[in-house]
Order: sequence, then structure tokens, then C-alpha cells
Amino acid sequence: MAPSVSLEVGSDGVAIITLLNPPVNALAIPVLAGIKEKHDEATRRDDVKAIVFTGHGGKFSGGFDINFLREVQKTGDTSLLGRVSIDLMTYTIEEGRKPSVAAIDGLALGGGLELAMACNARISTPKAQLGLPELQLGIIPGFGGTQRLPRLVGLPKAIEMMLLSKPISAQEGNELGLVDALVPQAELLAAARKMALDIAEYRRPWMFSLRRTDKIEGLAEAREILKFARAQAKKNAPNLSHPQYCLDAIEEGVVAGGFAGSLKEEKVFKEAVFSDTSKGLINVFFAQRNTTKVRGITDLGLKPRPLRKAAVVGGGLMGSGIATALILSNIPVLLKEVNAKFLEAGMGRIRSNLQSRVKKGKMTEEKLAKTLALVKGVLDYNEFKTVDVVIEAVIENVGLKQQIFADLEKYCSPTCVLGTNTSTIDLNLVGEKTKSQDRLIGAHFFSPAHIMPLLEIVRTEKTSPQVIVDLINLGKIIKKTPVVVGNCTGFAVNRVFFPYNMAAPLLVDLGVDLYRIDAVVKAWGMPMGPFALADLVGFGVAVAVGQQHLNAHPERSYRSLLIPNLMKEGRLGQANGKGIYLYDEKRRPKPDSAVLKVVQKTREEAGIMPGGKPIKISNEEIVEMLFFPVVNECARVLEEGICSQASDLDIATVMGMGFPPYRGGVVHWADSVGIKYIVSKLQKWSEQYGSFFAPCPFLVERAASGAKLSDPVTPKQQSRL
Ligand SMILES: C[C@H](O)CC(=O)SCCNC(=O)CCNC(=O)[C@H](O)C(C)(C)COP(=O)(O)OP(=O)(O)OC[C@H]1O[C@@H](n2cnc3c(N)ncnc32)[C@H](O)[C@@H]1OP(=O)(O)O
Repeated sequence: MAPSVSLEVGSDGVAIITLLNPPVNALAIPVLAGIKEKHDEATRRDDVKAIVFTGHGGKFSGGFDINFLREVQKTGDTSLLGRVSIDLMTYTIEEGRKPSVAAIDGLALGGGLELAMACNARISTPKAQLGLPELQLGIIPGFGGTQRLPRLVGLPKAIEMMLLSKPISAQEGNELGLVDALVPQAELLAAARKMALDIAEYRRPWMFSLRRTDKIEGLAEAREILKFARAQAKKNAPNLSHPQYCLDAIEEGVVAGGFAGSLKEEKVFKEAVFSDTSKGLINVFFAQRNTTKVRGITDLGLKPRPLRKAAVVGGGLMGSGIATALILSNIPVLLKEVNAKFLEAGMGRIRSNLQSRVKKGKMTEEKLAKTLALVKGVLDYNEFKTVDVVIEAVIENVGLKQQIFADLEKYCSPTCVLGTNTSTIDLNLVGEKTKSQDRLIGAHFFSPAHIMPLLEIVRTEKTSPQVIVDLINLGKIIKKTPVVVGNCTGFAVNRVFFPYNMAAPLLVDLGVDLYRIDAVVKAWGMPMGPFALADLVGFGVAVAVGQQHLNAHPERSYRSLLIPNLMKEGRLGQANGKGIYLYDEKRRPKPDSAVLKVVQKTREEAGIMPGGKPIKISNEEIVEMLFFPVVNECARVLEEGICSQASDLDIATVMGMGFPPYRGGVVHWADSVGIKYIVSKLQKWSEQYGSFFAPCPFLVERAASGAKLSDPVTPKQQSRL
């Protein structure tokens, strides 16, 4: 359906202007042009007294068209953005000769809410969501939102809504004065018509949000509020400038008035659109929505089969987390354990997962009881015939897993999806003792499974498209982002993460301080450094996972003795309070001089410092030496078809390894840094420090041809699948 705007004039003299651009009535350029054209027509016509704006299909508008923003970013041409805020929102609509009312159902986000705020009144259904989430895209509101929202709800609430990109309910909007009235959906248009006529005929005040001052705090108080907000934004997002720019625009409006503020906003908005931050965040926005579009799978017209009941085998940390995620989405679960003691422990973990939600005010005790009642503990497979999907989450033992899947094949229905949460073992090995390999699929959750947003779905050559579609659907139901990947050691996330975990101790062996590495990486935007992460994961797991990669790819692995040497000293990570850091009872980390002695010994054993002296390296180069090997592995993953689209790797790295979303994911970031540059650095380091850094032929080829890493891989270029 092509984007359009319609005008319908009733016998009461009210013109209804309807936005139509499914699925969210985004304000694409033709829609904005249509609004202007229809508004002009309504203004001209003598039979129109007042105007009502509404959206087609139960949604007002999801805001400015983000597809268009991305196109504009590619051209670099600011003029494409026009002067919507001043010309359309202010001069045409707010200051128009005929009053306008926004009739809001469903979403009014970003430019959608800004259009509503430019109207002279707003009326909404109770289910509407109102928000200015532009900052999540690395931009600031650009259609007057930084000026009108504070004038309608006061500075503190407006700043909170913008900085957190968090929408509010219609109910709250009504209490705050953002919405003038709430009415049931069936009465929305009739009530909006009446409100518009009341304004036109002076039975109701004709309000101009941009001119209001009654809700804005006095100058001194406003400055204090803004100062506090600036400090909070700096603390929460030290690498981001756009929250500060948003506050600049708000401040200008407070000091110099709404119109001056709008001019400042327009300037800042246009600059922000072209920032790397916005390019990265918009890439993540689309990449996240693309993960469920899998070529050759989701385009076959298959419908997901009903998911009425699930089973989880193993009630350990992962199994109980997976069961928690399922029951939180109202899916009944059978939790299977081998004995009563383990079962009780598993059920206890699920309860405590739910209790922590109660403590945070996210769940009532009553809801906890209802949710917990959805899980039933069992010690055998007798009831498994009733489930639509099983997820096995026992320890990483091939024999045990093979036995479990052989049993599942006997007890489950022949259509049941057989999922395994293995993070390392080849799926073909797991399914070796079953005949149902078309139903076998990896459902790799990240710990804690009920919180982490990613679900890595691993398919083999034999997994049927229907089973993949079913698991994508399960991911959506439990509100995870599903990424479909191929079968290999480490799948996609752990596979591209392993060079990072090997590069960090390699740098230490070259003489770089390990606490410095952590600090540099954290300042660059990772949630924590590689060594703090090793402490969190635990040294036992870190060594076991590292070994898998060493076995699979010895030619490009670096075998560091740092962690084994620390283990010899009785250090295990956070688990025993002694890892690379020392931890107090509140788990606060402190560097430890005893670790430096182990580092010294490890360096001597490694003997790779050039001329026996520590290398001199800038912070920038530390980041490059850690992440360029990741880019290299991403290239292999793409060439092999483990990920069928580069954007999946961006999501996998952002959601699975904590790569900063405002850098857009590893592949997007690599393209912004430049593949040629990355290859030249990898070549230099491989000559200096060995084959760990050697760029793969696919990456070298892309650099030579001037292609981007994110460009599609042709079947000819693909070496597998
Ligand atoms: C000048 C202005 O100040 C600038 C702006 O207005 S910038 C835009 C501000 N608005 C936003 O940030 C809202 C972004 N959208 C969202 O948060 C969510 O999509 C939503 C809450 C609207 C709907 O969520 P949900 O129902 O889960 O559906 P979701 O899958 O996200 O979106 C449905 C489709 O609409 C598209 N879409 C959503 N908002 C869009 C927008 N503003 N522009 C273009 N497309 C949009 C999505 O890309 C998706 O497309 P697809 O089906 O082809 O993948």
C-alpha cells in the first residue's frame, strides 16, 4: 500500500486528515507532503471549520520514516530533511487559521507525537503509547518535540521521556496534560470532532503548545534541572554527545523562547542525523528487525505451529533460566531432572528468578504464584508426549546429550521440536544417535537466560525450515531477538568472540598492562574489559571454551598460559573472590599486585616481547588489536555462510558480546573504520607477532576490491552451506 494522506470533510464542518502508511504510519516524505497538501486544502475550503488528524489502522504514527533517515545518511545532504518543524508543524498546523486536534489511537512516537503536540489539542484512547524515543536512534527530536513536550508536561518529565526514550501510557499522558481527554476507541473520532468544533467556536481555549510557559519551571530552577540531567547523561553514556545536544536545544528554548529553541533544535537535529552514533544505532534498529527474515526459510510461506507447552531438560543455571523465560511468557513448562534433590534446586532457582522481579517491583506476589504454577517438575519423560518443544540444557557432555536425544525421540510426539542449548558441541554429534535430525536445532541462550535478549538458533544442513520457523516464533514469544546461524565450533557469537579473548592475553604477553587493557576497552564502550569478563565467567569455563577454539583452529589461536598460571595460584575468578581482580563481599573488583607477579612469569615463559622489552602501544591500538581479529573471524563466518547476512553478526555482537550498539555492531564498525586499513594493520601485526593476526583471504579480497564487509556474499564466494 503506497503511503498516502486522505481528507474527508463531514457535514459538521470538520475535516478528518488520515495518515496511511502501514505498518506504523511512519512520516515518510510523501506523507509529510500529503499532510501539508490536505491541511492547505482544508484551510482553503469554506465548508471546513476545524481539522482532526488521525492514523489509519489503530495507530497514530510511529514517527519520521527511519528508512528515509538512513537514505539521507548515505547522501550526506542536509537539505533533504527540509524545514518540517518550522514550516509544517509551527506555521502550517499550530499557527494555522483553523484549529486542529490529534485523535490518537495506538502509537504516537517521535515525529508522530510531535505532530500531535503541534495540534491545538489532543484526545486519545486509553491504550495509546506516547513518547519521543529519538535518542535511541542517535538523533534528537526534530519536529519541535524538545520545545513542546517540556511546555506540556514540565521539564523533569519531558527530559526523562527523551533521555530514556521511554514512552508513557495515555493514562499518564492525560494526568500530565499531554493529552486533554481519554475516550474509548469507538468514540475517538466523534469526540475529536466535537473538541475541534468547540475550539473553532470558542467554547474551548485555542492552545498553542510552543507559546506556553505555565508548565516550564523558572529560569534558576530550570537551569538546576538541566545541570542535573547533563551530569546523569554524562555518567550513563560518557561516549555519547547527542543527549547533551538535546539538552542544549531544550535549554535554548527555556532561555530564549520556544521559537528560538525550535531553530536550535532544527540545527542540532540535522547535525545529529549525520553522526556516526546515529548511523550505528539506526543500523542496529534495522538489523534487529532483519534477523527474522531468513532467505530460503522465512520466505517459504510456512506458518509457525502452535506452541502450547514446552519441556526443559536440566534444571541448572541455564535450564532454570530458560524455564523462567518460558513461563514469564505464559508457556507451561515441564522441568525434568535426574533426582528429587536436583529438581528441587532447579525449581528453587526459578522461584528466585521470579522473586528478584518482585523485589524490583516488576511483578506482584500474586502474579509470581500464578507464573510459578506454570512449571511442573518431573523425574521422567512420561508426560513429554504432550509438549511441542523440548530444550535440553544439561552439562556439555556429548555422550549424555546423545542419550537424552535418543530418549526424547522415543517419548516425544513425532512433530515435537528438539532443541539443545549447547554452546560448543557440534549439533551433528549431539544428534548422532537419533533419526530425527530434521527436528534437531540449537537453541543457544545466553546467561542469565531469562534476562539476556539474544537467542542464537543453530541449524544444521538437516534441520527442516518448519522447525526453524517454529523456533524463531518461540524467540519472538519470549521476547528475545532470534538470530539464525549455521553449525560450527562456537556458532556465531562465541566463534567471533574467541579472537578477542585470545588477543587480550597476547597483548599482556607482549608487555601491555592487563588492568590498562580493561580500562581502555571499558572506556571505549564495552560493558567490561576482557579480564573482568574472564573473572565473571570463571576461569574453568574460560579455559574449556578456549580449548574448543584451539582444537578447531590451531593455526589462528594464541595459547596463553596466563589463566592456567593464575589457576595454579588458587585463583578462579569471581566465584572464589580471587581472579585477575580481588573481590570484596559486595563483588567490587580491586587490582591485585600478586597477579602482576604471575603476569611477569607468564611473559617470561611466552618470550614474545620484541627484544625482551614491552611494546609501546596507544589506547587506540589496543582497541584495534583486540577487535580487528574479531572482524577477521566475522569475515570467515560470512564467507562460510554461518551467518547469511552481515546485519545478523551486528546483532550477535551487540547482544551477545556487549559490543557498543552506538558503534553499530562489529561489521558496521569495521566498514566505518575501513576494510583496507584493517587488513593493512592485520598484515603488519602478523609479520611482527605471528599468524594469529593473519587476515583471511576473503577479507583481503574485499579490501582489494574496495567492497564493504557488509556487502552480500554471493553463493560463488561462499565456501559452505
Ligand atoms: C524528526 C523526528 O523527531 C524523528 C523521528 O521521528 S525518528 C523516529 C522515532 N520513532 C521511533 O523511534 C519508533 C521506532 N519504532 C519502534 O520503536 C517500533 O517499531 C514500534 C514501537 C513503532 C513498533 O514495534 P513492533 O510492533 O514491535 O513492530 P516492529 O517490528 O518494531 O516494526 C514494524 C515495522 O515497522 C517499521 N517501523 C517502525 N517504526 C518505523 C519508523 N519510524 N520508520 C520506518 N519504519 C518503521 C519497522 O522497521 C518494521 O518494519 P519491517 O516489518 O519491514 O521489519
